[in-house]
Amino acid sequence: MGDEPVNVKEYQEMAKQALPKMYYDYFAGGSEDQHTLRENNDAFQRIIIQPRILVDVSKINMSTTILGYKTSAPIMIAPTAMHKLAHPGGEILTAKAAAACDVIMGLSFMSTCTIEEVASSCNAVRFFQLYVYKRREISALMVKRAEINGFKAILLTADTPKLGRREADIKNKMIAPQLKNFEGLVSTEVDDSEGSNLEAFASRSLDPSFSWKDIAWLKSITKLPILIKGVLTREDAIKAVEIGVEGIIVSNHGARQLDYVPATIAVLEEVVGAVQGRIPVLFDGGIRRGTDVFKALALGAHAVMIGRPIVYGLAAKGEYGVRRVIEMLKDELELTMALAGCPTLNDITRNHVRTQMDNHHCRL
Ligand SMILES: Cc1cc2nc3c(=O)[nH]c(=O)nc-3n(C[C@H](O)[C@H](O)[C@H](O)COP(=O)(O)O)c2cc1C
Ligand SMILES: CCCCC(=O)C(=O)O
Repeated sequence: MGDEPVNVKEYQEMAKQALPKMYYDYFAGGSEDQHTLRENNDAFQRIIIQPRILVDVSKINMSTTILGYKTSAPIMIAPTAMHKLAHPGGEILTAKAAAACDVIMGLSFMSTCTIEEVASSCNAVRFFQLYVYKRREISALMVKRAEINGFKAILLTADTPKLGRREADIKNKMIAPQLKNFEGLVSTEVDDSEGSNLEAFASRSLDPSFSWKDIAWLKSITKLPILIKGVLTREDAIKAVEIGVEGIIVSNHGARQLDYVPATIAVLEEVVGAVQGRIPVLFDGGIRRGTDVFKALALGAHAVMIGRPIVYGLAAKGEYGVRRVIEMLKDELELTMALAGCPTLNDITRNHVRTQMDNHHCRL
């Protein structure tokens, strides 16, 4: 069977073969010039690992907790929208793969399976990603439903007051399906022959006035811990700590929002430095290898989230594909830890990587 991918990148190729162009472009694409999309990957390649030798690595332990919830590895599924466009089984299959691999799943506010369907499909630990709509009562209702259905945290996406300009979707006249979660509440079907229907829907629905002061509103409607997703600067990291959320996620939305923002791995250390261990810092953007996970951990991330590769696994091979993507990343991380002389996650330190900043100070 020559078609069994040996790494995550090969799943992208399989997904491309499997999907209609409109959907593949939606999943794979970034915004405008896609500068940040390339940077999210390229910046990882500029970081070098500095291994230690002659360490007993006969046992490698990757397990940890995120907000107190056990996970087999510091790897989570990032919330990505509309999994039924990748596979008819949708987010239910993704959740089952998360449960099988014992990792935590982020469910998108824009999921195609309902909150209840995903919750009842398996016992994966799940966090719920939130967008705030102009009709705020709809967002509040979704938070309530997530809470009732056993989701453990809210991931508040803060980098999307408006949708980034994704030119492939505009050209393809990307069609967003009706989302069952919102049935009877809001139509996600927009008849806009001019361009991306998702963009048209987003500009009608998302509340661009939502700001720091409104975090108090979110806290008032839920007891769940809140993580702010989309932090890219020291300033915003400090604000997040001060406002009293339980965590932050360094993310540029997979380079789908503002183009020419830095690669997330390039700002991780700055954010971690500002937070000073007061709350956990999660990370996403461009992780395609176990070595990438290792680099993010060395630069201070508590755990990482995986976006597109999960969708590619789903598109190529359904639940099995998602499982394989997670397993491959876990296996690669385990091997990286062994070869770098780090039997536990705590053994991974800043000195295990060298960035271009470090090179700048190097005299050679
Ligand atoms: C197809 C797609 C859909 C996404 N949908 C959402 C979403 O609904 N909510 C959200 O907060 N982030 C969304 N994201 C961003 C991811 O949560 C994550 O930040 C990003 O994909 C990480 O980068 P990676 O794809 O390089 O791993 C989406 C990303 C992609 C690729
Ligand atoms: C209205 C948001 C659409 C989903 C999303 O976040 C994405 O496509 O990146």
